Amino acid sequence: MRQMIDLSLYLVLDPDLCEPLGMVETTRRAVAGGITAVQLRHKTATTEEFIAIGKELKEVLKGTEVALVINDNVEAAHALQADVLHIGQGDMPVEEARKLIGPEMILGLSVERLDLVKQVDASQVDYIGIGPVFATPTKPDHKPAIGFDGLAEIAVASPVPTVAIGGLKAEHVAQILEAGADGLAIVSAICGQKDVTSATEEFSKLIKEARS
Ligand SMILES: Cc1ncc(COP(=O)(O)OP(=O)(O)O)c(N)n1
Ligand SMILES: Cc1ncsc1CCOP(=O)(O)O
Ligand SMILES: [Mg+2]
Repeated sequence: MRQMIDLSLYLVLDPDLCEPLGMVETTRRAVAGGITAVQLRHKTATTEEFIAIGKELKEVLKGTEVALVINDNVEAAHALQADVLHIGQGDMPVEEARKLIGPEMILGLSVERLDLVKQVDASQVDYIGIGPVFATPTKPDHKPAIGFDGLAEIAVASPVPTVAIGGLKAEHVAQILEAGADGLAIVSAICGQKDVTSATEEFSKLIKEARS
C-alpha cells in the first residue's frame, strides 16, 4: 500500500524563476512557510544534474513531512528514492512508468481535459495534476486553460486525489478548493518572490481558512 502525500501546498521548482536564491534555498524557505510537497522540475537538466540537485533537496527535506517529487525523469526518481514521480500525458505510458518505479513510489499524472480523466487507472496513478487553470508564461507549451469550471468537472470525475496547477495566486485559493481540488501546485507565485517564506505562509493560511 502506497503512502499518499499531502497535496495541499505543492511547490513546483523552476531553475530560472527561482533566481537569485536558487532552487535549494527557495525550497528551504518554502518549507519554513508550510509547503507540503516540492517538485524538482528542470526541463534542461541531465540525469546527473537532476540527481545532484535532488540530493541537496533531500537534505533540506530531512526530518520534515514534505514529499519530494521528481518531474519527468524516472531514472533520477529511482536513484534518489524520491517519494513521487510526476509525468504528463506525452512523457511515457502510465504502465511503463509504474513498471519502472515499482509498486511503492507515488505516481502523479497531468490531466488537461475531461476525456483524459476517464482513462485514469487508480491502481497505477495516485493523484492527478489538473490544469492549466489559467494561462501562464511559466509553461509556454501548455494546453488551453480550463478555468474554475473545467477544474471542477475534472476534479469531480477523478478517481484519485487532485492538485490544481497553472497561473494560481493566493487570491484563487478559496475557489480552487471549492472547485474540489485537494491542493494547489504553484511555481511563480512562490519561486522568485521577494519573500519566499511569507508568500508561502500566505497560501498556507488561506488554505487552512478555506478548510475551516
Ligand atoms: C503537479 C503537476 N501537474 C502538472 C504538471 C505538468 O506536467 P507535464 O504535462 O508533463 O509538463 P511538464 O511539467 O513536464 O513540462 C506538473 N509538472 N506538475
Ligand atoms: C508545470 C505546469 N503545468 C501546467 S501549468 C504549469 C506551470 C505553472 O506555473 P505557474 O504557477 O507559474 O503559473
Ligand atoms: Mg512532463
